[in-house]
Amino acid sequence: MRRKMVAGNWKMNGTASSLTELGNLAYSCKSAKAEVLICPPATLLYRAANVCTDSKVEVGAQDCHSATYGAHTGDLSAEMLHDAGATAVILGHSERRADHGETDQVVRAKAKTAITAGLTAIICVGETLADREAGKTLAVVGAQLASSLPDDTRGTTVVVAYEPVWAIGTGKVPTVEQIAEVHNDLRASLVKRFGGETANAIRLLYGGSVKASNAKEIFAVAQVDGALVGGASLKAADFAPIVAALDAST
Ligand SMILES: O=C[C@H](O)COP(=O)(O)O
Repeated sequence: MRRKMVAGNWKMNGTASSLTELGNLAYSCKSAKAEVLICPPATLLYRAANVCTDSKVEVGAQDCHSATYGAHTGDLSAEMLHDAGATAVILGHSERRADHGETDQVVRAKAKTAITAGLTAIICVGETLADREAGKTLAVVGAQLASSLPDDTRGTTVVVAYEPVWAIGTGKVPTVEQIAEVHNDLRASLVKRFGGETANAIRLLYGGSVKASNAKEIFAVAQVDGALVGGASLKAADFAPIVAALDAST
């Protein structure tokens, strides 16, 4: 049985004052059954981890370098993030693929390093609107999955987040049938590649304009094990009901 998960991605938002929201969230989630993760900017990781000590909320990072150390000015290694208190890292988010030219091969290298450092790698895949309109959704997402996941993946070391690029921050959400189609295809691809035992332990999150008002119907989709949430993760009052909806779906 896969443990449900809801991860909040603060993206490039948040300063020290935002830690109050994190404290509020930790309080609101004190009885959460699902794994709850907040990924603040790296500047807040250490303090966020301290705020969440002895709570049900874990903290994660939004990216790491593929190397373990060295001359990479401005970058952070997976080991450093782990050292700061992170338990997971988001990799290959479409914003990083677009803003920083990250390829599937780069994402795969980062995932390997993250897993070695003891972090859960949350690997993002998703089609653009042009891909979807051209009928290429499953081909594009399948290719990203195949090339971004390392071969030595174990069920609990990676999480896959399906995030249609056109749904991120837009308020547009795929139909539950569209989400189901992609998640079923992702699960089938994982089973084919890794075998049932490993594949069925990998959690599949949906991301893209998830909010309290649509969480229940998204979480009712069979292969959806939780969500990767952007905008609605910034305020405890918005995020806690999503966690509650996920708990209610289990
Ligand atoms: O990482 C989170 C996703 O990009 C979703 O963002 P959003 O919930 O603001 O659409």
